[in-house]
This record gives sequence, structure tokens and C-alpha cells, in this order.
Amino acid sequence: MTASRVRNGIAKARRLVVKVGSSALTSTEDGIDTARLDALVDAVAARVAEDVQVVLVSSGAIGAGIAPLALGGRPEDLATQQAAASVGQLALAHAYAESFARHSLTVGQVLLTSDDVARRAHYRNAQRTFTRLLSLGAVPVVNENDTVATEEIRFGDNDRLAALVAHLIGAEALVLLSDVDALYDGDPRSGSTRRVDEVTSVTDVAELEIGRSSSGLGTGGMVSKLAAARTAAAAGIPVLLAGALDAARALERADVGTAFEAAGSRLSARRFWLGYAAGVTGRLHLDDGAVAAVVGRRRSLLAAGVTGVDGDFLAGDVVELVDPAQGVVARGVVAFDAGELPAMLGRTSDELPEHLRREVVHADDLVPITRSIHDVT
Ligand SMILES: Nc1ncnc2c1ncn2[C@@H]1O[C@H](COP(=O)(O)OP(=O)(O)O)[C@@H](O)[C@H]1O
Ligand SMILES: N[C@@H](CCC(=O)OP(=O)(O)O)C(=O)O
Repeated sequence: MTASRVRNGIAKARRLVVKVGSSALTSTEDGIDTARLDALVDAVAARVAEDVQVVLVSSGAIGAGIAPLALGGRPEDLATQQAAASVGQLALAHAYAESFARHSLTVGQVLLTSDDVARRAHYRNAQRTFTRLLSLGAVPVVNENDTVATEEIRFGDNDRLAALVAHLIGAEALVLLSDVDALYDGDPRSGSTRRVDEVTSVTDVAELEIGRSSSGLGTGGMVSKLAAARTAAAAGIPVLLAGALDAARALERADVGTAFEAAGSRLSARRFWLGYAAGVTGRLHLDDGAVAAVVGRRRSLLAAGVTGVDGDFLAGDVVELVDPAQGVVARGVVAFDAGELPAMLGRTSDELPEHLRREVVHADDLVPITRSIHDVT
């Protein structure tokens, strides 16, 4: 593998989010694999010793709870998953605290629900917590707060959580560590596949077969890793996907796994929140002209270009803007309640009563979701 600008950038990052998956850390029979956890902690501690700030997003709560509760395998139902996570998270946090203590490092546990990033005020609050923990020299260890997260409010997978945290803390790189050592052009369990070295554009992943997890412990598989890489890349953060067994090399030299180049510059906190983190309460359907205006020319969305409305939102909520082929092209803050819009659809400003003559979504409140590596999954 050749050194590259993307990999050099990742290796030089002074603030990092490292995410490790369940299948790399836990097994259904033995719970937490402490040798693997120690190796990961050693790799993180080595960077911290070089004054790199690291936030660790660790899965494995459910996996770590299976053996103590004698569940035999990953539970299917939410209540048992929550019970397993409750037992497992305690064990996981304890294991990290003990392991980091070998390096005289203190850990701080941060358990987040999607509400903590979906609401703007909560987002800022989480930001403050991380900043303070890091400035005090602690290593934040993050997981989803599985014991209270219901199906509706779940992040779903920690890859996405890690991408959101990466932007939240202003990370310069995101490292996703898994049981697989890289992205392949097909599921590596299904025969001969080729490793992908670097992803710099949508065409690099367009032909790949991207599969879900079948380790029995992981949740999102490669699908969620690609989605997370897209979110981070769109926010200006490069991503390295590598094997947990290669953690030391991944964190020190970034010369393993698959590197994803960041697309463009860093989004502001508000625009990132709007585009990727905010909770969405509805959808506006756009005609082709409105899509061209909003995405192509960065104009405000007017009622004349809206063909339909879904959801029960209020003015000030975040909604998705979809094109005639049902693809999400942008997200934005809507200026009307859902109930006000149907009577306005397709009408030009001149045809609307004066009190309704304003943009449906103002250009300043709108973030286009560009076509990217995510769309192919
Ligand atoms: N194209 C692909 N390249 C690499 N891995 C893939 C691909 N498609 C599916 N996978 C599977 O995704 C798995 C990793 O996802 P997952 O089990 O959810 O990991 P984690 O627990 O680290 O989040 C790998 O073990 C691999 O079998
Ligand atoms: N929050 C859950 C993990 C969810 C998850 O995304 O798992 P993984 O696909 O292994 O990263 C847990 O700790 O068990």
C-alpha cells in the first residue's frame, strides 16, 4: 500500500474518534475479550501519550451481557437487548477503566441517545461535555444509551453515532475498527474478493457488493460503515476503516485498511446538525424545477415547486426535501406547519395571500444532501 495524502492526514490528526465494533471485542461464549480490549487501549494510549485527543466509541454492551445472563446468543427482542446492554455496559466500562489505568489514564463514560444530538440545545450540551473531558485529560468512552433507547429513537448503529461524535468534537479523522480488515468489493466471507485501498469518490464504491453483518454480534455491517464514512466525509472528516487487530498501525501510521477522503471542507455545526444529526418530522415533495433551484442554484424553496407534503410537522421543524424519484436531495427548516401547506402547493407568490408570501424553506436554512458514497448502499 502506498502512502497517500488522505492517509497522511489521518495519521497526523490531533483529535480523533476511534470506533470499535462488537464483533471485534466480544464473543457470545466468553463476553469481553480482554486481550483484544487491552491491545486496543494500548494503541489509543500510545496516541494520547503523543498529546493526541482521542474519543473512543465502543460497541459491545449487548455482546458483553450475553454470557453473564446466559442468553446463549444475541437477543432478538428489544427488552432483552436492553437488559443485556444494562449488564454488559457496566462490564465494558469497568474493563476500559481497568485497562486505561495501566497507562495511568482516566476514562469518562458518555452514553448518548439520539435525542442528545437530534435537538440542537442537547447537541451543544454534549459538545461541552466532550470538550471538558478532553481538556481534563480523560478519555471519553462513548456508547449508545441502549437501556433506554427504544426502536423509534435509536441511532441504530454505532458507526453513525461515531460519525456524529466526530463532527461534534471537531475531530480531524474518524477510525472505524471492525472484525474485517478493510472494505472489499464483495462480502469477504463469500469467496474471493479484492480489497479497496482508497475511496475518493462515488464511483469508487458504485460497483461494490456491500453486505450486512453476519457475525451474530455486529449490527449494521458494511452498509452502516459506508453510511458513516459518507456522513463524516461530507462534514470534512477523512475516515479509515481497518481491522481491530491492526489498531496500533491504524492509529499510528494509517497504513492499513481502507481510507476515505473527506469531501470538501468542514461544515459549520449548524449546517452539519441540520443535514445529518437533526431529527426529521416530515417530507416535502419537489418538482424538477424546484430541485434544480434548491440544489443546483442554492435558492430558497417556494410553494410553487412543492407537489406534496408528508408528516405532521410544525413551523421550525426539520424536514426532508425529496425529488420526483423519491431521493432525499436536501434537509431544511420548514417555515410553515404541515396543515398550512396543502392549500399553498404549486401556487406562485402572487397567487398567495400576503401573510403566506414567504419561502417554504429559506436558503439559509437548507442543506443539500449531495450524491455520495452513501447512495449506492
Ligand atoms: N463489501 C464488504 N467489505 C467488507 N466487509 C463486508 C462487506 N460486505 C459485508 N461485510 C461484512 O461486514 C462485517 C462488519 O460489520 P459488523 O459485523 O457490523 O462489524 P462491527 O461489529 O465492527 O460494527 C464484516 O465482518 C463483513 O463480513
Ligand atoms: N450499542 C450497541 C452496539 C450497536 C452497534 O452498532 O454495534 P456494532 O455494529 O458492533 O458497532 C452495543 O453496545 O451493544
